[in-house]
Amino acid sequence: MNHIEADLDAYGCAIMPRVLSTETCAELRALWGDETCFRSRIHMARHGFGRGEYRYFSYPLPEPVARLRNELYPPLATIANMWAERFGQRSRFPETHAEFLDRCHVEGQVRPTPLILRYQPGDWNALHQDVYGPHIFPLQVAILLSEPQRDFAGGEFVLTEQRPRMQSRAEVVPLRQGDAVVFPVRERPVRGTRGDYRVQMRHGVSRLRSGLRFTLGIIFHDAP
Ligand SMILES: O=C(O)CCC(=O)C(=O)O
Ligand SMILES: [Fe+2]
Repeated sequence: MNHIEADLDAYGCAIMPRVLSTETCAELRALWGDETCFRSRIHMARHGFGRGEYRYFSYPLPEPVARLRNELYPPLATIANMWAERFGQRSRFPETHAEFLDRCHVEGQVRPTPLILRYQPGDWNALHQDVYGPHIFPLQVAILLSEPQRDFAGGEFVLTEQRPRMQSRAEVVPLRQGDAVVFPVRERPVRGTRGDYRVQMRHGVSRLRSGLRFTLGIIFHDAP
């Protein structure tokens, strides 16, 4: 996790190669048509979010999604706690995802947030932040379920950072099928000459030129 922390510090994102096998990527893509898996579907254009569709899983999550959410959480919580300290926050994140979810649930954030997104030619995802309520876990993960160049063209994962009194910087994250990108939900600390300051982050997806692109999004806080 050290390189993840270092990359997050320098660029705001880190790649974890091959967190899902080709077979599991195909299994998850195939869930798209299964009505029983999802609690809601969002047509992005209707909300001004871009163009394309995403579907939030219902509980219980499919096994690979539940496993990833549980396994990715503890090392990311270590980073989240270092950030909390750098931000001067008093509260800390618990060691396990189950404990963190309990905190969300007692506050009424009970609806699952892991989702699958599907992009067709011309679709795109506007720059945004996945904040759903007061309880926020500051890092999230997206996993590409399709293979660039073979399954689709265009559709690049884009991150932007906004530093105080500076112009925005964009980063395009080169992902292959099964790769995960770790990135801040809303902000990250950056070391300056007078201590840490907050950098605002947004993520989105550039226009799909051709083909079909699926992503699995893992957000650690639940939604109200
Ligand atoms: O499709 C993508 O790569 C972006 C997904 C996204 O916005 C998310 O996982 O929160
Ligand atoms: Fe998102």
